[in-house]
Amino acid sequence: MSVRKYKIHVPATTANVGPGFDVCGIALSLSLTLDVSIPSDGTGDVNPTIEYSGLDSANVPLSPYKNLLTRVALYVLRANGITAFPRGVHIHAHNEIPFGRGLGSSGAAVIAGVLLGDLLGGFKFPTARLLDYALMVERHPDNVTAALVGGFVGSYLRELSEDDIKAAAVPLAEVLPEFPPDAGPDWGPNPPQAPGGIGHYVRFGWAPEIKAIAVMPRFELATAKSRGVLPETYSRKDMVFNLQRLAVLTTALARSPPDAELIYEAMKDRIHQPYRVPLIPGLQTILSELTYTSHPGLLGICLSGAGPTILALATDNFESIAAEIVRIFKTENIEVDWKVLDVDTKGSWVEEIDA
Ligand SMILES: Nc1ncnc2c1ncn2[C@@H]1O[C@H](COP(=O)(O)OP(=O)(O)OP(=O)(O)O)[C@@H](O)[C@H]1O
Ligand SMILES: N[C@@H](CCO)C(=O)O
Repeated sequence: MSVRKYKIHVPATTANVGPGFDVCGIALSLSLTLDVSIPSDGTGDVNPTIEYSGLDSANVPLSPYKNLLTRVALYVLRANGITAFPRGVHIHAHNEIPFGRGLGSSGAAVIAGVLLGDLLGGFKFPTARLLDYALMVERHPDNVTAALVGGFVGSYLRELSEDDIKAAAVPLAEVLPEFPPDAGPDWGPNPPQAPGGIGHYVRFGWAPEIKAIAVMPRFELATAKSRGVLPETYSRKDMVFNLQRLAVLTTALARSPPDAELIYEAMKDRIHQPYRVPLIPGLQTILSELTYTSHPGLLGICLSGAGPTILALATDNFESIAAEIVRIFKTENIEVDWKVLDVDTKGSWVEEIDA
């Protein structure tokens, strides 16, 4: 039996980068990779088989109707009139991105699922269309855009026409329905098609000497919970505070050599971090005690995505910066892991593997 084999590679991401709440994302050098095999002769099980290795894989559902990767892939297929997976598909997912830590694990899974659906359906969608499908699932663009295109990215959601607003506002439950235990091919109605051109982005420059220190507490904080503590409205003062910093930050991080004083202040935020402090013991102390003067080499420090990971951008002294963050978390009895990561400039890719 001949089998076509593919590799799908998606990077981790950090979102917000201080003042850019729901706007900015950076792709980082951890990844989710899928090895996908598809029999050419259309034989095999009607349902894909899934296996995992790597981080946090013990409790991932392996039913293709429960697993996030395959549910997203099935959404892309069904939105385009294909009601079932091709027969005999096998997926091996290898994960380096810790779940629920603010390093874009769900965004990576959504992008991997969209690329999987595109591959299985043979659609060959352009990047902008892949992003539409991802945005129908994860409705803030920062993680998924950076994971798809790589680098340091800013994105916005287009103001949609009335019909498109309706289409884009369908409940997530219709995009990714709760498949019943006995679900199989042809279950349920087809989901809504994604409106075109929902998300738009630009890639900023990045000074090559800047690396990302990720200090990852060993507890999960669901993004939904961390968004749940944010207010609906903000004062003009706080909005202006963030806008001023964001405008400076996007260019400052591209300048070589980086200006630590400029970047440190430009990475401050008043829109999400202050509200998330109660969910992440030690966050307030970390944000106020580590500065570019107390720790030479440090450029700026913020919460990574929805937390609880701390992101420190730095050019030097990575170990001593990480050690201080580790120490502060320890005073709160929080164990952590830490890594120095590079910025991934390639983004997601799919490659056919020679048999
Ligand atoms: N590779 C994967 N396969 C299947 N499910 C996954 C995968 N990666 C993440 N998930 C699901 O997404 C959940 C984590 O999503 P969540 O949005 O809470 O955190 P995150 O994406 O890691 O953080 P953030 O969005 O702040 O960067 C996991 O608990 C799991 O249910
Ligand atoms: N911008 C998002 C990123 C997390 O996915 C947030 O901070 O909630």
